[in-house]
Parts: sequence; structure tokens; C-alpha cells
Amino acid sequence: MAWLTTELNRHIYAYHVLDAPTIPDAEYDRMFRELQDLEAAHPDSATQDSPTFRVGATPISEFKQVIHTLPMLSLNNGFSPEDVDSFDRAVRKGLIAEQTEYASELKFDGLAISLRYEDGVFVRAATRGDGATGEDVTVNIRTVRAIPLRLHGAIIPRVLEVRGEVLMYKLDFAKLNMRQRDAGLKEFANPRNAAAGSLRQLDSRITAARNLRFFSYGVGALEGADMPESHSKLLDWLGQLGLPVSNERAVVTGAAGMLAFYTDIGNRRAGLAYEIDGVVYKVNRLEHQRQLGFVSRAPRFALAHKFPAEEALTQ
Ligand SMILES: Cc1ccc2cc(C(N)=O)cc(O)c2n1
Repeated sequence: MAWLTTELNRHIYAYHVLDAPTIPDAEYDRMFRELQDLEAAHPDSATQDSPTFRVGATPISEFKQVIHTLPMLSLNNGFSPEDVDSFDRAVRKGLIAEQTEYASELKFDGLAISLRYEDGVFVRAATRGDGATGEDVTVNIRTVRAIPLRLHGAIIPRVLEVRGEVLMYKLDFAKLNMRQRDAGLKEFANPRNAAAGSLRQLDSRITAARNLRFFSYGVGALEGADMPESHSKLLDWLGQLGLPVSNERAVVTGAAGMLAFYTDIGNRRAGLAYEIDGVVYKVNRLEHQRQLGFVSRAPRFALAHKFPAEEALTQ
């Protein structure tokens, strides 16, 4: 049974995280049903990372509160090249450095979530909330196929909290609104609201039908493994553990490098499968991040460079 669970999780990972299916759907469905039958016959030998556990049987009655081990940070916003320039100058002043490297990545327009893994097993998910306290959405997050129920790789940390964004792809959003319209239900205003609404469902079978996605962008608590030396290496490591990490990221130098990244992403924004509302720059070396620290809840070492709000898309 355990081997069948591992085998199925491998196919789920290939399909949902690598976008590279390894077996035909019919074969996958047959294996899934076989595992369900085996678990029904031997319930005590089912394992916690079984893909059959992704959709909860009974709806929950309310969402419990979760106090984040480490607060979930917000970001300072920038809107112009001058804002990026002054960000770079403030960083170089704080580090007494000539030039510094920035990890640049997309700013997904979804909602921030913290995933907790203990000995590699997914145990809890919470919304950002006010940064200090969020809502327990474990049952609903378990239905997001791209989120592994068990991490894989050589070094599995004792505790790992992954921060990332839950989102709905533009195509899934359009299909959902068509279903809403056909059912005479209210349509969602944008993919972000649709993702948030899908996570607030008390019945996880509804969440499971919404095809939510997830991209990691950082970590909170980490025990039993060393933190990599830079943000870019941290994201590489999360990818090796089996967590979804976007490839649309780069390490650039100085304000010029950040602005070139912003312009490149801006040119390709309409063609992305999901909505973004900007890009995020982070001083890459974690030692430098520690030196710069935070002001209130926003780090001095990061900046969100926003795009102008997209004109209402013509129907
Ligand atoms: C520290 C921090 C806080 C919020 C974030 C949010 C996003 C995002 N919305 O994609 C990406 C990041 O790298 C973030 N980083």
C-alpha cells in the first residue's frame, strides 16, 4: 500500500508541479481507485500523505485561529523607477556596499498562505490574516494538488514553514465564472477574489473543484536544516523538496538590473497564465537581509514594484 501511495504521489507531482504527466489519466484513475479499495479494506495501514486524503469527507463548521510562529511580512510598495533607485540607494547605504544583488520574482495576485511541514509531512495551513494570526485552512489547502502532502529529498527538515501565494489561473477563473453565470450565481470580480472565496469554503469538495494553484516565495520557521545563504538558493531548495516555485525569477545587480527585470515581465504580463500585480525585489544574500532588518512589519531588504492597474479587460 505504501508503495502505491508513493507511486501515485510521484505521478501527482509530475502532473501538477512539473506540468509533465507520467501516465495516462485512465491509468492514474485505476491506481487511485485501487488505493481507495485497499485503504477501505485496511484502514489502519493508510498513510497521512495518501492522495485519497486530499478531499475531506465532512464539511467543517468554522475556521480555527492560528498564531504564526514567525509573523508573515508585508512589503513596501514602489511605483516608479525613482522608487526603485531610492530603494537601491537605501540598501547600499545600509550595507555600506557599492553594488548588491537582488533576487527578483513575480508578485502573484492571490492570497498569502503559510504551510507547515513536520518531518516532511504536511500538517497545517493558515492564511496570513493580520500577519500575526491567521485562519486554519488546512482541510481546504489539502485539496490543492500542487501542494505536496510529503516533502522529498535528502535533507528533510524537522520543521519547515513555507510561505507562498494561493491563486487561480486566468483560464480556470473564466470557466468558473461561466459556471456561476449558467447556474444563476454571482460571478467573481477577479481571480484573487475567486481564490479567496474558494479557500473560505467550509466544504472542501467545493474547494477541490476550483483547481487552485500555489507558488512558494519564502519560509517562516525552519528547524533541523541549515538555511541556504541566499534567497535564490532558498527557492531552489524549496523546489528540490517538491514545492512549486516559479521559474519566472532572476538574480540581478543594482537598480538597472531590477528595472530591466520589471520591464521584461511587464512586456510578458498579459501572456502569463495567472495575474500578477507587480514584481518583488529582495536583497539576495540572507546575511545582508539580517543586517538591514525591518521597519514595523515591512522588511528594509525588499520592495514590491507594482504595475499600473490593468485597464478593465474588454469582453
Ligand atoms: C516577504 C514577502 C511578503 C509577501 C510576498 C508576496 C509575494 C506575492 N504576492 O507573490 C511574493 C513575495 O516574495 C513576498 N515576500
